[in-house]
Amino acid sequence: MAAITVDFQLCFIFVLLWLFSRFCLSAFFFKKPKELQLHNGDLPPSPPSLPVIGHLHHLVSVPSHKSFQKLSSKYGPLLYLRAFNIPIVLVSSGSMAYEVLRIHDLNFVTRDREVPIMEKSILFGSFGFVSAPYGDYWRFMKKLLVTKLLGSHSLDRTRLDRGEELKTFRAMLFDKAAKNEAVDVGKEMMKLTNNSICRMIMGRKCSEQNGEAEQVRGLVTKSLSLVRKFLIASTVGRLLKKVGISLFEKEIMEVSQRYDELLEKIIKEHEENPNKNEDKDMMDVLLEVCADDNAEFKISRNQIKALFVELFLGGTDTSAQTTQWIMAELINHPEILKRLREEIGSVVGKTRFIQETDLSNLPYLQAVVKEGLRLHPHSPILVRNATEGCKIGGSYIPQNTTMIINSYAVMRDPNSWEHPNEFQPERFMASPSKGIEEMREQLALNYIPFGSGRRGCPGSNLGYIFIGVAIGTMVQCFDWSINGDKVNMEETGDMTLSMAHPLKCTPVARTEPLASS
Ligand code: HEM
Repeated sequence: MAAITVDFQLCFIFVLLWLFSRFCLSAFFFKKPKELQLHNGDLPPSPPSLPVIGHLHHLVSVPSHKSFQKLSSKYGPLLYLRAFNIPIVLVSSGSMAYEVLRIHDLNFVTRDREVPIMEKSILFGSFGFVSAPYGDYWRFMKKLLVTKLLGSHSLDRTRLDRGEELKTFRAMLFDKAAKNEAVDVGKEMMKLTNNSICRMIMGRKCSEQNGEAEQVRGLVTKSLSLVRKFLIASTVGRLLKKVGISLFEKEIMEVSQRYDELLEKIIKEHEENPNKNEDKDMMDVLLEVCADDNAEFKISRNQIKALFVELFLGGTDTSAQTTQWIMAELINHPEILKRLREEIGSVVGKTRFIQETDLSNLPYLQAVVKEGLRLHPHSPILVRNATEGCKIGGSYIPQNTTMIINSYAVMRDPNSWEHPNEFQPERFMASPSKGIEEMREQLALNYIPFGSGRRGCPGSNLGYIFIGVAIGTMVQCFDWSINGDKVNMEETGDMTLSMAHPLKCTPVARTEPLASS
């Protein structure tokens, strides 16, 4: 049957129809799976539910991390929920998250047991690394990512490229200061992270000058606006697809097509001028593997393209949003900004600009970044799937249960953090009363802005670098003024956490233009 593509209003009607049909079906045929009947008494506690739909109303309320946080603070850190008869377990404390992500890591290493709904799409499709089940492909790509792009050796190798982009970022800030113009911090950070990642993965063939980095940026912004639609399509859309109706397929495939064309062009340029030298970029490496019949794993052109799209998505907005949150916190806490500036002044001095290699000598800056990530995690919800039934916190988790780990609630849990809603970077500084070991233990358990375990973020070091140098530069070189007394810290977003009122602030140059480094 030919697929029909529908718009959002129509989709809403279909969703209602689908819910109604599920209601009728469930009312007559609803049965607990055998495994659930067997372990009924061992399941985690369950909050009161509605007939038939179970806890669906909690699962669809927005923003989900907040409504889940409310639920867990009332009923406990490990909760059994169901949407109709689909089992879901909500995890909201550090110790429970530790069991899932570390102790039983292998059992929860896959995100989604279903094949992505738009299989052929480069964006959100089945060629991706992020949605890949734990298996040979995922392991092979992870090794490549760590050894060729995101591990410390590779990051050292590409430092100069990022340094160039930081210089452009700093020049833009000085220019805005000279013109007394406000900076849209999120937007400018997107430029910095996106251009840096483009240079790191596609090297010589992708730059701001020939417009490719800008095209990527436009596509990333468009893709982020499609995440929610994709999630709807992945859930209710599966059933509608069976009767030939495709939710949002046209929109997603259009963006996929544009990524495809852009990346195909860059791949062709790489193939026509293969780099035989030592300084191969990620694209060179992947194309070599793709052409090598004896490679440990045979990857396809579409898999290369999908990985790049995921790196653009995973590596740019994450750091850009976090930097915006941290800058907003610093403007609202002038005493913390002052202490940070003093640290930078004493370590970096007044004759040169801060750079990546300074970060390891700036513990207070590191603490500021960590505290920003704790309070404002870009991805407040982590999702995993139970490959097999197992015990967590003494309760039984049935096979194929979807695990929702609320990292937002874990990192604001009053049982683990003092004054959990306050911005207090000092909590991440070692002190005589709290040694490095104790802090390490607390971080392993309760601090998960990058997830954790095998499936944790492989780009965390790069994320810390992007945010650290950007915040360091903004604090070292400028004072900041805003409209009004305080930055409005209202949150928006569902699967990602953004500022409802994007930060716009005006820089006032405070240092003489320093050395030209
Ligand atoms: C502040 C910056 C960043 C934050 C907050 C962040 C956060 C996350 C989170 C929460 C996850 C899911 C982890 C889990 O399920 O346990 C993740 C996964 C991932 N991130 Fe990041 N990330 C950041 C930067 C980056 C960068 C710079 C890159 C690469 C350029 C990157 C690439 C990835 C990839 C490829 C995955 C999927 C890993 C897998 O499925 O095995 N991230 N990130």
